[in-house]
Amino acid sequence: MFKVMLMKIGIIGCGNIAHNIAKSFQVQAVYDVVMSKCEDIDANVCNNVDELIDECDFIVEAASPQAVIDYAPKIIEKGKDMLIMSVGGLADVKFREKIFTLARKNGAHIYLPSGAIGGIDLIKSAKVAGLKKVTLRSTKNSKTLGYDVKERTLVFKGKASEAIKKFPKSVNVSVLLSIVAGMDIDVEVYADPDVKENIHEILVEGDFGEAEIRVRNKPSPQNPKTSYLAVLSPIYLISSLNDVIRMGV
Ligand SMILES: NC(=O)C1=CN([C@@H]2O[C@H](COP(=O)(O)OP(=O)(O)OC[C@H]3O[C@@H](n4cnc5c(N)ncnc54)[C@H](O)[C@@H]3O)[C@@H](O)[C@H]2O)C=CC1
Ligand SMILES: O=C([O-])CC(=O)C(=O)O
Repeated sequence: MFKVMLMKIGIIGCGNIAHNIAKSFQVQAVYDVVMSKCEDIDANVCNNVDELIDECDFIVEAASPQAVIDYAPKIIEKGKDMLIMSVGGLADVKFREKIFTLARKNGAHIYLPSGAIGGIDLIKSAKVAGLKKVTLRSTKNSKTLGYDVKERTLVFKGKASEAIKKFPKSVNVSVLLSIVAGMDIDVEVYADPDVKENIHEILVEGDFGEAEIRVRNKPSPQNPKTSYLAVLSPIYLISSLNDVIRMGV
């Protein structure tokens, strides 16, 4: 357990990520559409999101892209800080701009963790000189993705804004990359019956040169769709909120 922070943390969605965050931090309140999912977390169980917003000042979304669409406006309108795991909920540019504008107006902070990937720092620096192309190539076990295939198969090729509609629980990282890069990035999704890991390859081209970042993630034991790194990322982010020293960009 990290040292108790002064802020009151609330979590929306009491699955894999939430349970791991609750092992690391004192949590004030939780909410899940399936109330029984909250039972073994030591926190007040709310009947709805409004109760949770009133009780907490730092709200973690660990539910689904739709939950971001449904709840983010009222969280940000109340000036509460929000950590968003389901970044795919921000795929629509108009909605995203609305949320970011609300945050600026109401003094709320929005945190989008690196989740299951690396290289966000590199893309931010590279963007200063100009980016030409960013591609995400994701490979997951075919059963995890819902496919019955005999060999590695390309099941999606297109833009991130379309990929997230097809795989709302599997390519949130593509929308994060799009937001950071400032372009609707190219995405390829492969279903592979022989692979156990969630593999993300990020290819970046720009005036800085070229980068290839390959992350071979272990799935989280409680939810193979979600990489273990995506569980660790928000835990690190929350633990570093009050840091005085910044490392990386
Ligand atoms: N940014 C990233 O790198 C990653 C993001 N994610 C996102 O994080 C989410 C959570 O991941 P896990 O904890 O592994 O999933 P999980 O499936 O273990 O838990 C999700 C929980 O949210 C609840 N839920 C769903 N919709 C809800 C709603 N509208 N309101 C309240 N509760 C709701 C479900 O009942 C479930 O208990 C994923 O669905 C995905 O959207 C997941 C992996 C990586
Ligand atoms: O955990 C992962 O490998 C990535 C993921 O599910 C997502 O971005 O939605």
